[in-house]
Amino acid sequence: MDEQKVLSIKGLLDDTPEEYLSHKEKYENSIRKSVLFYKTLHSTEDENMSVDEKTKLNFRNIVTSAIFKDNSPFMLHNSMFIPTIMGQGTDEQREYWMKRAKNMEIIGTYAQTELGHGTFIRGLETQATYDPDTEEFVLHSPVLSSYKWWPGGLAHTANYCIVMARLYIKGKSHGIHPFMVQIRDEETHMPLPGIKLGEIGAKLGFNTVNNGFLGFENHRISRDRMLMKNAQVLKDGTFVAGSNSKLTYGTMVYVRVLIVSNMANMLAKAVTIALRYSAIRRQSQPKPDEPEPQILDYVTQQHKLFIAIASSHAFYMNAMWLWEIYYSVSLQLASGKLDNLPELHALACCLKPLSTIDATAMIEKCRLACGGHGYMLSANLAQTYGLATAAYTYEGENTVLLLQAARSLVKAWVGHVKGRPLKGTMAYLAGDSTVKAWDGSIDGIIQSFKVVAIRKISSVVKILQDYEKSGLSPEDAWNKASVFLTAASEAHGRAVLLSVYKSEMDKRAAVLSPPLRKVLLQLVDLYVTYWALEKVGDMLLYASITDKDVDELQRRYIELLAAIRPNAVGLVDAFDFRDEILNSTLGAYDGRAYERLMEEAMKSPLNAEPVNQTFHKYLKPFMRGKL
Ligand SMILES: CCCCC/C=C\C/C=C\C/C=C\C/C=C\C/C=C/C(=O)SCCNC(=O)CCNC(=O)[C@H](O)C(C)(C)COP(=O)(O)OP(=O)(O)OC[C@H]1O[C@@H](n2cnc3c(N)ncnc32)[C@H](O)[C@@H]1OP(=O)(O)O
Ligand SMILES: Cc1cc2nc3c(=O)[nH]c(=O)nc-3n(C[C@H](O)[C@H](O)[C@H](O)COP(=O)(O)OP(=O)(O)OC[C@H]3O[C@@H](n4cnc5c(N)ncnc54)[C@H](O)[C@@H]3O)c2cc1C
Repeated sequence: MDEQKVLSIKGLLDDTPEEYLSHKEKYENSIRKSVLFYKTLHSTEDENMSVDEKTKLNFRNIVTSAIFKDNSPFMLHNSMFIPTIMGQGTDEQREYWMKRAKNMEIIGTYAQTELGHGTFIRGLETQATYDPDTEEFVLHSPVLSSYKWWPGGLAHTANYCIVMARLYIKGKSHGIHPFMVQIRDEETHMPLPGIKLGEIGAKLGFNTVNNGFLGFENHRISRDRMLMKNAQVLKDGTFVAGSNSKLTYGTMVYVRVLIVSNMANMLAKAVTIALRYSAIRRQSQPKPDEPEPQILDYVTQQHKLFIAIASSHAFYMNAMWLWEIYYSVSLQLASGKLDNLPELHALACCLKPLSTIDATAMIEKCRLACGGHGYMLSANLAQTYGLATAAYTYEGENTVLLLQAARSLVKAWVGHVKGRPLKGTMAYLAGDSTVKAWDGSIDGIIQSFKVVAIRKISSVVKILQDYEKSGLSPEDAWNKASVFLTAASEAHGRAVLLSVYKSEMDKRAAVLSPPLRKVLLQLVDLYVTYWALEKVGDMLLYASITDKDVDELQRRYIELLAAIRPNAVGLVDAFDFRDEILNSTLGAYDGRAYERLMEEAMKSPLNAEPVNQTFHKYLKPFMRGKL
């Protein structure tokens, strides 16, 4: 894609900043841009075009991010509607629906959450009752709480959606299954008969994603609209169960893996903005006879920002590693081999929460590190926070997922104690559970994090067993111990994040130039040292760290900040975000933050006139005592 065409498209996007649009205008504007984005992507994705991969990727970034300070109403089409067809459809269903979906002949979403249930999928109330006489499913929302609520694009954009509904045959429930449902007429876009649609209202973020509600009034769909890869309903109503009922949960695992890489990207954007601004912003005068320093030279500023660079690298390395596992498990599932699915589920239930918890906190820290200008919407830090913090909740609320991971960890530990072998990412649980003497090397600290996880898992299992011995039911024991169950999952997740980051960097280090290797390994060292200091309580309890060791760690941390400082701007420039992607007055490559702040301020509709009409209508009479 030549620069001119991209810029001309960018040019079409130059309209009133989204901040000054109404809720309705924001949506309408994002549809306009999304259509432009997809039309242009499709033209760039012409098979005959020899478009360089990077340009295409860059293009995707430019137009995606330039059009959305928020996300697109098409987001669910790509990230869940299509993956569900792929993962849950039969070959025939995939053949038919993928063509229409990939060509954007139809726009879809993924409707699972209801007004009354989000976490507890087995509690979903939308009914899909099979009628063998007509070979149809009757979709019905029996009560208000059964209305689908939240799906992106559902309100006014999508004309099809995957509906996760409870299957009933001859009065018997067969659990939750995916159904392909047309919700709007393809010509008029009117909701089909028996279908109620609407928008759920303004939110903290995601305000252009068009999250909506959907209610059914005995709406009929043909039998072939149930996605039947994992379970089937025959014409006569015979139900054929899948090999594992959780296979219908497959799209969620996919998105949880996607979210880890998305957090790497979001955090990289935020720290690029904050760090570039910190390089141009000068403030205060610690040395009377010297000019005001760059705020990036304050060590406290380095402490706030450099960990965000390292964390983005860590999430990216873990995401790529997790993708490999996801793909290999997906291939195994395709051949009916299910035994690695629990580990993939447990990993996703650890890494999605930890990456969203850390990214959300660090993006907010990037905003706070930019003073008042960080509070401007034109800085695009608040919006980035709004997008990231949503991921704490969607695709499985973090607490719930950490408890899911704890299920697997408890099972693994109990099995280990009984002599059953441990495998994969839990194999280390069979290792040494004591640290005789603190080892402050990177590998030594990572080993200490593994020991912390072993000790937390074993101790929470003991708590569970003591509660059950005291007569508590397993469910009550589980609930009572749940705070420390999530802590054990977090410890396991930390150990995985650290060890994968280190091992993946080691793999790459061999092919890096010595200077680049040095800088990237400094970030690994910073990441490990930062977390050892953050979790110093656990290190004192389980890893034999002494106060002298802590003192040494603190000094090492300070030296690492100083060592990284000269390369800090280069490290964020290496994320290679164009200005259109950052969409930020503070983060532009040219460093002209003040001019951009003023340019954006002048776009405020209030600045169109020196005196606002309320002066004559209200203020003047008020100040003259006439109101
Ligand atoms: C145009 C530009 C586009 C730009 C896009 C840019 C970026 C986008 C990037 C990322 C984001 C993309 C999209 C997402 C954005 C927004 C959309 C959000 C969508 C949603 O939120 S969809 C709804 C998500 N909802 C959930 O996740 C619900 C969470 N709840 C659950 O998963 C389950 O209820 C539960 C908590 C797991 C419990 O399930 P339940 O059936 O009750 O099981 P249990 O009885 O608890 O038994 C557990 C048992 O089952 C195993 N299990 C559970 N889940 C799975 C699974 N998924 N896979 C495999 N196995 C599973 C578990 O291991 C247990 O086994 P045991 O052996 O221990 O019994
Ligand atoms: C921006 C955004 C976009 C979304 N997009 C979609 C979409 O496109 N499609 C879709 O289907 N859904 C979507 N969702 C919905 C999302 O999946 C749900 O919000 C999420 O699954 C949590 O469910 P809930 O909101 O009903 O909260 P609940 O499940 O009611 O949980 C509320 C709180 O209760 C506590 N809790 C709940 N269960 C447990 C438990 N077992 N143990 C301990 N504590 C518990 C937790 O603190 C939790 O935060 C979206 C949500 C957001 C915020």
